[in-house]
Amino acid sequence: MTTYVTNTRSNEPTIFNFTGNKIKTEDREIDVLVKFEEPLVVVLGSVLDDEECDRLIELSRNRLQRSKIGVEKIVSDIRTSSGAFLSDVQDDLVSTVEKRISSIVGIPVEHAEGLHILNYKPGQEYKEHFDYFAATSKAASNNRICTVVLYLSDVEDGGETYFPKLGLKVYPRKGMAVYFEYFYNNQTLNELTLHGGAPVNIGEKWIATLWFRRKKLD
Ligand SMILES: O=C(O)CCC(=O)C(=O)O
Ligand SMILES: [Fe+2]
Repeated sequence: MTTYVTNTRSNEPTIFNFTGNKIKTEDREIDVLVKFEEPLVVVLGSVLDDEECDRLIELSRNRLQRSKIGVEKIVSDIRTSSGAFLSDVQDDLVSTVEKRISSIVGIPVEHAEGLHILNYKPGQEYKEHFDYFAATSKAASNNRICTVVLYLSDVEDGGETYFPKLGLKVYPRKGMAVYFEYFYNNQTLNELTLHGGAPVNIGEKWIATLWFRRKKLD
């Protein structure tokens, strides 16, 4: 007997809108490499150059702390990496990168949480999760609507960003990024953005994440 996958596609409008295979920002031309339409997942190339990646890593090295999750900021097995927010770092590169990302996706930078750096050593991972806050949480009044994960390093083996409900894996490549959004009216589409960072097997993984909120942050 043949079984059919239920079609959840609804062609809702997306936040990130572009045509063609290039996106021009003030200071760079970005390549569109992969587009999965609903929920929208886009893989972008040439977002950062090597020097920018290296410098973001250097800026965060001595700020890294074992990652905490949720509003209660608890250390958990869900995320075993180390992380740092770069919001208090006075460096032009941080604002240049935040502005570039915001111009790529077309959302004012005031909606973004500061760049968040994560470092995964072999065996470390970020188990599958949603980036948006549960409807019952306080933070949901200005919830996250989309995510950009920037890869600051290659990973020799492992460390892919995976979307288990989409059967999709994105392998880290220095300077590239993956965008995905979860601001659909159809909650089923939002739930399809479940994702995680697979354990690093060999090498080290560095990423910078930028999350956008529905409304401006103070
Ligand atoms: O490490 C990854 O590839 C995913 C990171 C992630 O899900 C996040 O920062 O919210
Ligand atoms: Fe995430």
